[in-house]
Amino acid sequence: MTTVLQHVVRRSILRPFAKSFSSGSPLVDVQVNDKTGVAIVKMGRAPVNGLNTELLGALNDTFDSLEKNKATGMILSSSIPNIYSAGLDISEMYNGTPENLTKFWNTLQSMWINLYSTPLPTVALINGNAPAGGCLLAMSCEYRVMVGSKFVIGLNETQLGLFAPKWFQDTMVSIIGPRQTELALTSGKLFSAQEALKIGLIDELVASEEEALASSDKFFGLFKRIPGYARGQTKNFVRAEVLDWLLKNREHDTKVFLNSIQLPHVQKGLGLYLQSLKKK
Ligand SMILES: CCCCC/C=C\CCC/C=C/CC(=O)SCCNC(=O)CCNC(=O)[C@H](O)C(C)(C)COP(=O)(O)OP(=O)(O)OC[C@H]1O[C@@H](n2cnc3c(N)ncnc32)[C@H](O)[C@@H]1OP(=O)(O)O
Repeated sequence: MTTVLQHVVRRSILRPFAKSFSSGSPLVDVQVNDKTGVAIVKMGRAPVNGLNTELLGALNDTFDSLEKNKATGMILSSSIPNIYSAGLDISEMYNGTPENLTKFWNTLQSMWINLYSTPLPTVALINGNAPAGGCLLAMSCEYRVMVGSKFVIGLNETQLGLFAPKWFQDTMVSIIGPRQTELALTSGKLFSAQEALKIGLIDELVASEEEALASSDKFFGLFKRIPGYARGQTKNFVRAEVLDWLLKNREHDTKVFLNSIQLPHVQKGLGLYLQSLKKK
């Protein structure tokens, strides 16, 4: 039997995400809670939320609009069952022209800078697998809640013959420390939900999206009495070192990406990996 309290809690979690807010893209759905001002942003690029230039651009525009429209917080999630994001769309990196590769990388950099530095409180509601770029999205939020214990998360780039760029690595270091990051990245480890919880890569593991929304509410509740400016500046200072590296080294980072990704053996490896995914 449902108690009155359970009913009230359930209603308060489910009902308020009613007001839709156009992201301007069919790939990103945004619902704003008209009572709290918290936005739930859901990626919806079938089949696996591969982060291509279009999705990255749409996310970037969404983050900008939410800030401009004074949202009070953001939950970043997915509308695709069992997938948070499969990471960077490998077909964008395979056989791309230098112009397209540059545009792709610059859009990724801008999206990350915006997400990582937003003054909004951010929660990753990880309702599916989150390898590589998917893990980066989640790590760039302030709080991570995974729904269900069957998913994996991590930076597996070395398994593809790639390496995670310095700012991906630094983002992970800031969460689980250099020792665990080195172990994880050199082996391309994808953590199970339990392992991720144990190591602190996720903050909570819950059984349902309802519970994840309740956890998010609780997280946002921490800032109810904290002036936004003080909160935002504090977040800035904590994140400054990781962020400043990319801000100061964007061109260099783009050159490293372009030079490395176009190497014949790297392209060959990407082609084989894509084929292996398609054969499954
Ligand atoms: C010398 C070194 C040079 C280094 C250069 C410097 C920097 C380079 C930047 C490096 C950074 C990379 C970060 C990344 O994000 S790379 C992407 C890594 N991602 C993965 O490894 C995930 C791969 N995907 C999966 O593991 C699974 O798809 C899944 C996410 C667990 C979902 O599984 P499932 O539901 O079973 O779906 P399928 O596997 O059947 O996939 C459906 C469909 O989607 C295609 N696909 C999957 N992932 C990707 C992807 N990342 N990009 C593009 N396409 C993808 C898959 O091929 C299927 O396609 P078809 O429907 O056509 O068969």
